[in-house]
Amino acid sequence: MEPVQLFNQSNLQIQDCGAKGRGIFTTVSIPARTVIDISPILLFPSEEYSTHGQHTQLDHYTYRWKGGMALALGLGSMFNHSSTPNVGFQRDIDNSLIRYSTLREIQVGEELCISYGPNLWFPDMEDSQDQNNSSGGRATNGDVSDSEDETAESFFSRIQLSDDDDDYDHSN
Ligand SMILES: C[S@@+](CC[C@H](N)C(=O)[O-])C[C@H]1O[C@@H](n2cnc3c(N)ncnc32)[C@H](O)[C@@H]1O
Repeated sequence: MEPVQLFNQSNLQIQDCGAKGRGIFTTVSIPARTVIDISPILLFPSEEYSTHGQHTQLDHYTYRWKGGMALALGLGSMFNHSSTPNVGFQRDIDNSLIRYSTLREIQVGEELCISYGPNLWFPDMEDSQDQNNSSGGRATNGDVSDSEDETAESFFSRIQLSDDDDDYDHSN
């Protein structure tokens, strides 16, 4: 594995988000396409996960991964879901980590959210986060430029795993 530089997260905070539990917020504005976190992952092989992990709290936090399910160690486990995410993520299978990057400029006080995909296992309380959003600038199609939209698309395409990776569905 190649050495991977980790990041100083002093401008990010964990805050209470009411019904969503905890979430990640920024105390500074962040430009589009900024890498905000690199989370090493802990892999649970498919058989171990289906026997044990799937029946525990882990199932609220794990990502589909090649050969099983992965727990992101660090901020990666703390991002809440949004159907209009302002953060995208990219799995680095070879290095057992996930990189998280902003999909558009993010304003001071905004929550940083990723998309969990279409099969949620909880009622989506996304709208309740507006009380924490001083700028009112949640990600919408109107907030991103065409080029940033293309970046979002490339992240989305990676969220949907395929082939042998797709052996576990969070919606079941
Ligand atoms: C990966 S955890 C995110 C961190 C979590 N909020 C915490 O406090 O540990 C995923 C869980 O957060 C909650 N969650 C995330 N996004 C949500 C949303 N849009 N609406 C409601 N609950 C959400 C759900 O309970 C989900 O199972």
